[in-house]
Amino acid sequence: MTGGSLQLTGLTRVHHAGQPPALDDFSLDVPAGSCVAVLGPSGSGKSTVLRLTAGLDEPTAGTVRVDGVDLAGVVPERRGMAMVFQRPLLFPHLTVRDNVAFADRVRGVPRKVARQRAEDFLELVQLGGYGGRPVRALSGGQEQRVALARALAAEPRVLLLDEAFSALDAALREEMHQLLADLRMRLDPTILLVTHDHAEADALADTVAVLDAGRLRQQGQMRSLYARPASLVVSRLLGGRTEVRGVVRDGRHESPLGALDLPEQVPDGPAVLVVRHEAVRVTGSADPAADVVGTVVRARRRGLRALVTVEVVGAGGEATVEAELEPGSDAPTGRPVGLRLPVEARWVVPVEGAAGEPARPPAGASGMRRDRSG
Ligand SMILES: Nc1ncnc2c1ncn2[C@@H]1O[C@H](COP(=O)(O)OP(=O)(O)OP(=O)(O)O)[C@@H](O)[C@H]1O
Repeated sequence: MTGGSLQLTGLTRVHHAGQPPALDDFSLDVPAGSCVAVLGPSGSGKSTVLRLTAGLDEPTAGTVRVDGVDLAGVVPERRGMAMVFQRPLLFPHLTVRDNVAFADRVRGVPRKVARQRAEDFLELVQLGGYGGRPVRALSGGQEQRVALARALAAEPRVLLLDEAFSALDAALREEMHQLLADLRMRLDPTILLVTHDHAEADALADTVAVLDAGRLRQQGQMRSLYARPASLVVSRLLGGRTEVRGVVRDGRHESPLGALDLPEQVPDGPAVLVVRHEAVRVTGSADPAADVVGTVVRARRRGLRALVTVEVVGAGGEATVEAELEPGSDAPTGRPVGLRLPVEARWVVPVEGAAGEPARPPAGASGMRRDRSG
């Protein structure tokens, strides 16, 4: 059932004249068979994207196209889309099977055929044998599988997932992520999903569009967003923890951490250095390869790993750097440590996090510099 292509162009929604738009000139391509995530904090406009796409709300401006066809004026049930919400919204008086068969029955498919198809989709979501049960008897995770089976049974050109796994606990969420990955391999659906969880976007999507205050801030593969956020807003949304204010001069960021070479040429001026905590290596304070030396001021455990906050006192003040330790290693509060900050892991963004502002000249405008500095 390969899905269709979805193209959102200049989508804008103003609820009340004179107020900022809930969504402002939002454009996004979701190629056939791909999964694109819209990642944003609460109130950023994620649901608005889905509501406009599904036809549940009218755009103030802009278009929604599926396979090149403009859907303006097309009612939700004729858009070839199916949506899964955070709550499964199953019909409580129907069995699991009849919930899944519902769309077929409405389309006039004979009961027997619809039920057989429903069983097939229940197999796909690993609920074979559950068809005759009342939905009341299901767990939250199973209910969400039924909701997914019901959406897939409608054979949508585009599947919309609205925080579909957010209400599940971590283990179930991971199971659903695995299930969705399997379904993508087998059915090749086109998926547009929204989430506030960067780990979920990372687990599920081919590309991610970061939304904040109704505007698209950055789009790309998660790996490149982690490594090269365009603004503080994006860095924070992706769980970035280290932000060191300073000034760029001659390709180096100067701050209490010292003058650190950057991986790309960046214009001179005030800028915030961001470094992923996973990329920082914590060593001994006498490590000759350490870029900076500081003191652990806070340590906490995250599963097998520990996360430490290291305070560095340098020229012009102090700064803190967050670092994740190697599994099994330990760095208690008060310990002096060295930090290696690989050049490729350093990145700078504009000081105000003025989202939307280019952080640097267009890619390719300058050569990469790979030399290390202390
Ligand atoms: N019907 C409406 N009337 C007025 N304002 C609205 C309406 N729907 C949404 N908004 C506003 O538009 C903005 C975007 O809302 P939206 O629900 O799309 O955000 P969201 O990112 O999905 O948030 P959440 O994750 O909390 O659901 C918010 O400021 C919200 O208050």
